[in-house]
Amino acid sequence: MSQATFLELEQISLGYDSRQGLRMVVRDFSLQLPRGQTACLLGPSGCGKSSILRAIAGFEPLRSGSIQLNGNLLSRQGYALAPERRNVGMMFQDYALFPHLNVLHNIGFGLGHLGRAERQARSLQMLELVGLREAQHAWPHELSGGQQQRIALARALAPEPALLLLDEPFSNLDTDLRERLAQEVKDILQQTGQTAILVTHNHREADIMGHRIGRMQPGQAVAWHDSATA
Ligand SMILES: Nc1ncnc2c1ncn2[C@@H]1O[C@H](COP(=O)(O)OP(=O)(O)OP(=O)(O)O)[C@@H](O)[C@H]1O
Repeated sequence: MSQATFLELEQISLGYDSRQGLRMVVRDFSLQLPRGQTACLLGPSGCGKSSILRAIAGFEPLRSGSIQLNGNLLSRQGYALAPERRNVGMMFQDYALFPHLNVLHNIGFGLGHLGRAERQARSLQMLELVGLREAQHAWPHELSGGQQQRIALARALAPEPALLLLDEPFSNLDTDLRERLAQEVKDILQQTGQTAILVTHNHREADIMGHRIGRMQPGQAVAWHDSATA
């Protein structure tokens, strides 16, 4: 039975202007993802994975095609909804926590629309979710790499984004930890019903986290298949 599509990328193409003219890096890329599922994009360096995430976040214009999320048009050629209006969260490989804010304030950073008490309650709830409640007053530099990535995840999830983009979030961690963390993050996304896209070079990570896995090769159409494990 086919489930309703929540995120739809329909034949998107992306390119960069260079001195030689427009250089296309992604051609006719499509994805349909139901709510609550994770799609993993696997492929060699330079095939355009991060460019696709940036286009979904609203930082790259589409040369053709369209992006829709929950029935709303985010982008098509000549139109792009502003990034802050997309309800899309992001998490990257460099932990990107604010060094001058403690853990609780890092998580609450994107919750400026809430009152102080609500912001604190929501931040604590997120800390609980990632299993680090005891670290609420710590500074980022006092935490391990894995802990910092858990906090980055808590921060990305706190505003309840419709879609979470994960760009190689485990690649600075050693092999053991990255697989454990991938499993943990998958459980958290499942628990919260979060829809997500993960970009990775790592097949194990994709197998652990992806409901759908897309293999990309430069110049070739993406090959999607459903994961046997997720
Ligand atoms: N701002 C930019 N201006 C010009 N070219 C760019 C820009 N960003 C990316 N590119 C080029 O687009 C291509 C795709 O880059 P992208 O970062 O999307 O690939 P990727 O698959 O995510 O690679 P990696 O796995 O190394 O992160 C590369 O050839 C890159 O050099």
